[in-house]
Amino acid sequence: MFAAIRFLRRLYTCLFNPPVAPKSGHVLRFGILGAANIAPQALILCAKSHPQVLIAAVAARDVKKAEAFAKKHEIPIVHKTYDDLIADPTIDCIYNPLPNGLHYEWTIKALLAGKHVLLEKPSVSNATEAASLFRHPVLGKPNAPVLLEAFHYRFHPAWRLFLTLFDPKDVQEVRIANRLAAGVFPLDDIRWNYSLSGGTLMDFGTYAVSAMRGVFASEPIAVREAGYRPMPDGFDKKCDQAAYATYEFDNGGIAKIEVDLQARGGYWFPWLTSKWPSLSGMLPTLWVELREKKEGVEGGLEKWTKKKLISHAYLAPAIYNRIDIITTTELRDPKADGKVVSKEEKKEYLKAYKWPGGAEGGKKKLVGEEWWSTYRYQLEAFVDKVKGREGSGAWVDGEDSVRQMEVIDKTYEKMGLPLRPTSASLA
Ligand SMILES: NC(=O)C1=CN([C@@H]2O[C@H](COP(=O)(O)OP(=O)(O)OC[C@H]3O[C@@H](n4cnc5c(N)ncnc54)[C@H](OP(=O)(O)O)[C@@H]3O)[C@@H](O)[C@H]2O)C=CC1
Ligand SMILES: O=C1OC[C@@H](O)[C@H](O)[C@H]1O
Repeated sequence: MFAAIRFLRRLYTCLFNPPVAPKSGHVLRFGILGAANIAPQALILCAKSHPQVLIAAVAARDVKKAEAFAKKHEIPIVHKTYDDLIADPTIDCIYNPLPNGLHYEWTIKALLAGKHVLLEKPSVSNATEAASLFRHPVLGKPNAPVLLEAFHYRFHPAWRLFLTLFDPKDVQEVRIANRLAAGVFPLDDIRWNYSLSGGTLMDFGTYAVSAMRGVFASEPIAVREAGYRPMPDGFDKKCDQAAYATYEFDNGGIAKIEVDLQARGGYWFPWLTSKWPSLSGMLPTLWVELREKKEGVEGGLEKWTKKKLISHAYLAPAIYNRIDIITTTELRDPKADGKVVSKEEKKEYLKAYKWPGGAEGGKKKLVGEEWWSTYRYQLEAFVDKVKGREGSGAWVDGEDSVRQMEVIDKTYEKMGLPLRPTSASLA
C-alpha cells in the first residue's frame, strides 16, 4: 500500500508536477531546435526544477508552430529559423531534438557559433559523421563548447548501481529487449524515413547497443548475426521495423538484442491475437548472466556460484526500477565427476532512485530526488559540465559516441541494409 502511494507520488511529480526551483546564480539559457515532441519531456519539464536552466527560445520551420509551442511552454523568444536561434547571442546552450539525419548539420552549426549542445540520441547518422563531429577542431580548443549525446538512462543512479554489481570481464551473456506496441508511432513517422536516418536500430536499438557496450565495458569484436523485419509494402524498405542482432566480445561473452517499435502478438490464442499490438515486454529489460565461479572447497565438496542480474525498466527507472540478483550455489563432488550434491537459489532485489546516502563513497556531494527522471539527472550533469563542476561523474564522451555509431554501422552492414546516409553538409 505504502509502496503504491510512493509510486503514484513519484510518477505524478516526475511526469506532471516537478517543483519549480527559483533561478539562482548564472542561469544557462537554452534554445530548442524544432517544436519536437520529445522536448517537453526530455528538457522543458526538467528545466523547471533546475535552478540554473531557463528555456529561453525555440525555432521551428513554421513560425506559427513555434509560436504555439512557445505559448504552451512559456518560452519567451521565438525565432523564425533554426539559423536565427543559433545566432542569438543571448542563448548559451542548444538542445537538438531534430530527426537523426539533421543532427550532424545543426550540431556543427551550433558548436561553431560557440553554443554548448545537448544532442538527442542517436548522435548522428553513421560513424563517418560521428568521427567528423566528435573529433571536430572546435571541440579541441581552449574553453571549447560542451557536446553530449543524450543517453539519459546512463545518468540515473539505478544504472550506476547496476554497473557496480559485476565485473565486466565475468559477463557471459547479455540479452536486451526493447519493445513498443504497434501503433504508438505511425508508419510515416520520422523513425522510418531513411533520408532522415530512420530505422528501429537507430531509435530503440541505439539504447540496446549502448547498454550492451556499457555492460561489457568494451566493444564487440564481431556482429555474429543480425536480421530485421522490413517495413510493410508502401513504406520505406531501407528502414527496419524491428531488429535483432548477436554480438561477440573479447572475453568470450555474447550479447543478443531485440528491438521492436511495432510489436504485435504474444498473447494466448495466437491464431486470433497475433496482429494485436503487443503489451508484453513494454518495460525495456536487460538480462546479464555471469560466468560461474568456483568459490572454494567445503568438506571435500566444491562450491560453485552463478549469478544472473536483471534490470527491469532500465530506460525508465524513475517511473519504476528493480534489479534482481539471482545467485545459484551448487556443491559438487569432484570425486564423482562433479556431480551436484546440493543446489540453492537466493534472490535479492535492489532499487535506486537517488544516489546512495546522497553521496558516492561519502566523498562527493551528489544531488538528486526520488522523482528525478533520467532526463533530469542528465540535465544536472550537462550543467555541471558546462560550469566545470565535478558532478556525478556520469558522462558520455565523444569517443564513446563515435564507437557507438561504429557498432550501429556494423550491425546495419550485417543486416544487409545500407548505412544511414551521410549529411550533404559533410562534404
Ligand atoms: N531521449 C528520448 O527519450 C527520446 C529521444 N528522441 C530523439 O529525438 C529526436 C526527435 O524525436 P521526436 O521528438 O519524436 O520527433 P518529431 O517527429 O517531433 O520531430 C522533431 C522535429 O524535427 C523537425 N524537423 C525538421 N525537419 C524535419 C523533417 N524533414 N521532417 C520532420 N521533422 C522535421 C520538426 O521541427 P519543426 O518543429 O521545426 O517543424 C520536429 O518538431 C530523434 O532523434 C529521436 O531519436 C525521441 C523520443 C525520445
Ligand atoms: O525513449 C525512447 O522511446 C521511444 C523511442 O521511439 C524514442 O525515440 C526513444 O528515445
